[in-house]
Amino acid sequence: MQSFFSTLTQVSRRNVCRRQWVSLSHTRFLSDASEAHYGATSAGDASKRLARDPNPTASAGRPASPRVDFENLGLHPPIVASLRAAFPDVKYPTDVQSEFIPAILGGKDVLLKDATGSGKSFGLVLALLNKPRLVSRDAHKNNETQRHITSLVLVPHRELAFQLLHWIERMVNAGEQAPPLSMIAQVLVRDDKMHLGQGLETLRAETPHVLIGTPQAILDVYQHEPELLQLRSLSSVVVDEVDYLIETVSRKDPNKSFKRATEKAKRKLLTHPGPTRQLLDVIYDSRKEVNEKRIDEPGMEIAKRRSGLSSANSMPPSPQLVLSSATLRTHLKNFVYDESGWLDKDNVAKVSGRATKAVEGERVRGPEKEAVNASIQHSVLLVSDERVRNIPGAVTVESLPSVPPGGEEVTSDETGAGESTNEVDADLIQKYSTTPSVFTPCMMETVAAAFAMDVPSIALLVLPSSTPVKRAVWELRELGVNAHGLDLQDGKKGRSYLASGGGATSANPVLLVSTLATTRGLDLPALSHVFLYGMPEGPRVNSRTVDAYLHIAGRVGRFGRGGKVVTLVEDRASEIESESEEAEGAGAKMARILKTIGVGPVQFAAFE
Ligand SMILES: Nc1ncnc2c1ncn2[C@@H]1O[C@H](COP(=O)(O)OP(=O)(O)OP(=O)(O)O)[C@@H](O)[C@H]1O
Repeated sequence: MQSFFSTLTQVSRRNVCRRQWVSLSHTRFLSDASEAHYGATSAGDASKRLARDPNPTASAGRPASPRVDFENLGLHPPIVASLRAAFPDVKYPTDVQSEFIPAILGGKDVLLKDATGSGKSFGLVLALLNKPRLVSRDAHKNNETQRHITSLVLVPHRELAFQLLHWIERMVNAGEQAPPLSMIAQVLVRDDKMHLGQGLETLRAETPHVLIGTPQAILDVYQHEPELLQLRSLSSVVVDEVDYLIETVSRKDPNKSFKRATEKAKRKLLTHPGPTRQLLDVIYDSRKEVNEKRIDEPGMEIAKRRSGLSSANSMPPSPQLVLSSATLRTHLKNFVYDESGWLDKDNVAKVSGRATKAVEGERVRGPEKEAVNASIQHSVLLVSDERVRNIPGAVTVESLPSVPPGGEEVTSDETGAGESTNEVDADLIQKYSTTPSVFTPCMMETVAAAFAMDVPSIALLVLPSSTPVKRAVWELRELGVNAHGLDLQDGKKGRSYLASGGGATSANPVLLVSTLATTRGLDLPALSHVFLYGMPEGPRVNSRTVDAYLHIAGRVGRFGRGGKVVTLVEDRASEIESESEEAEGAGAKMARILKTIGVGPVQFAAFE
C-alpha cells in the first residue's frame, strides 16, 4: 500500500515543480494541485454526481449507501487506503460527510451542522488531510522549498485537540514508512500551568500540514511569534464546536428587557471579543474590508461579481472558512453572515445532511429535535440525604442492554484501570481531607451507586465547568469507584479510550471524570453512560442550557449504539410544582429541557 506520507510528499513535489515561485512574499496557493491529482474524481464532479444520485437510505450518523464511497467524494485513494486500514469500521461516508467533503475539497466556505456523532469532526479531518500541501520557494535562499501550514483547526479544549491528533496518528501509522507525526499534524494547547511547552518547541522545529489548537494557545503564538503560524497563507481554517467558541447575543431573552440587554451584550462582545473572534478578524481582515465595501455596492456591480466578471469588490485570496457544530443557532448564523465580514458569501455551502434526509422523506424539525438521537435513554435523578428518586413522569421502558450481544471482555490494561498515572498526589490528599468539598456527599454517593449498578465498562461523569476534577476523582475513589480524570494526551491510555468499542465488559469498570468545558465533541466509542452532575450551564433554562445538554447527551448513542444519560440534581421537595422560574427546582427545569428536545424521561431502574 502506498503510504500516507508518500501521498503528501508527492503532492508537494509535484506542486513545487509545476509552479514558478518568485519569493516568499509571493507565496501562492497550490490551487491547481487537486485538479491535477484527482482528475475525474475531483470535488466538482463528485458534487454533481451526488446531486444526481444522493444517498437514499441513511440517516444522520449511519453510513451512507454503498453507491457513494470515499473516493467518489474526491478523496485521494492512498488516504482512503490509510483510512480503511486504520478504521476498518468506517466503510462509507455518512450523509453529511457526503455533502461537506466535496464542498471543502472544492474550496468553499462551509457552515456545517448535523447531529452529534454524525461524523462531522472525523470527516473534517479526512478532508483536511487530503488537501494539497502548501509549499513555496524562497528565491533568496537558492529556491529552497519551504513548507507551510495548510490548515488550522480551532477546537474548544485540549482533549478534543488530542482526539483529532490520535485519529490522524492512526491513519499515518497505518501506511508503510510512517512519517514523523509532527510533519503531518501537531497540537498547540496550553498545559495545566497555562504554558505552551512542548507544543511550541515542536512547532518551531517542524511545520505541520494540519495544526490543531485551542484559540487562546494559537492567539498566544500569534502575538509572540506570528511567523510560526503564517496565518494569511493558510488554505483552510476550521472552527469545530463553533457555537461554543464564538459567543453571540441571542435576540430573545425573555428574562431581560430585550433591546437594551441585547445592545449591552453586543457592546461587551465588541470590547472583549474572545480569542476565536480575534484570530478570525486577523485572518480575514481583507475579506472584512471587501464585505464592508459591498454593503453599498450597486446592483450592476453585484451582478458582475456573481457572474464571475472582475469587479471593484472582488474577494481577495484568503483561506476557506469552515464552521461546524451540532447546534448552530440562528443568532450565530446571522452574526457570521451579516456582521462578521469573515465569509466569502458568493462561495458558501450550508450543509446539514438534510439534502439526503429530505430525499429520504425524513421530517425536518426544529433545531433542538434535529440534534436528538433516538437510541439514548434520558433519566433525571432527584437526590437528597434521605432518598434518591426518579423525576416525576419518568416511564419504565425495556432497558437498553448495557452490554450488546457479542460484547467482548476488556482487560484493566485496556481501560487504563491498573495504571499509576493520574494519581492524586499526597499534598492534595492532605488538602482534600482537611477542607470542605464543593461536591454534595449524597450526589457523589449516588454517582458511585449508579455507576456500580449499571456500568459494564466505561462511563463519563461531567461536572460543572469550574469544579475541581482531581478532587472529584479522589472523593469517588474514596467511595470505591475506579475514577480517572479524562486525559487524552496521556499516550497509551488516552488512545485506549478512543479505540472503537461498545459492547465491552470489564472486571473493573472505569469512570472518567471531566467538566462541561472539556466534554464538547469528544468521541469515546466504548462509553455506555454519561452522568451529569447538576443542570448543564444552570440555573436558567435557555438555548445555551439546552444546547449544552444536547452536546453532553451526544457523547453516547453514537453510530447507532445505545446509551444512557443520567442527570443528577439536588431534590428540593417544594420546587417541582412551582410556577415561577426563580422558585422552580432543578428537576422541573430538567424536565423542561427534555421536553424542549422532544424526549421523555425514562426511569433509571436502580432507584425508585
Ligand atoms: N463514515 C463513517 N462510518 C462509520 N463511522 C464513522 C464514520 N465517520 C465517523 N465515524 C465514527 O463516528 C464517530 C463520531 O464521529 P465525530 O466525532 O466526527 O462526530 P461529530 O458529528 O463530530 O460529533 P459531535 O457533534 O458530537 O462532535 C467516531 O468514532 C468516528 O470514528
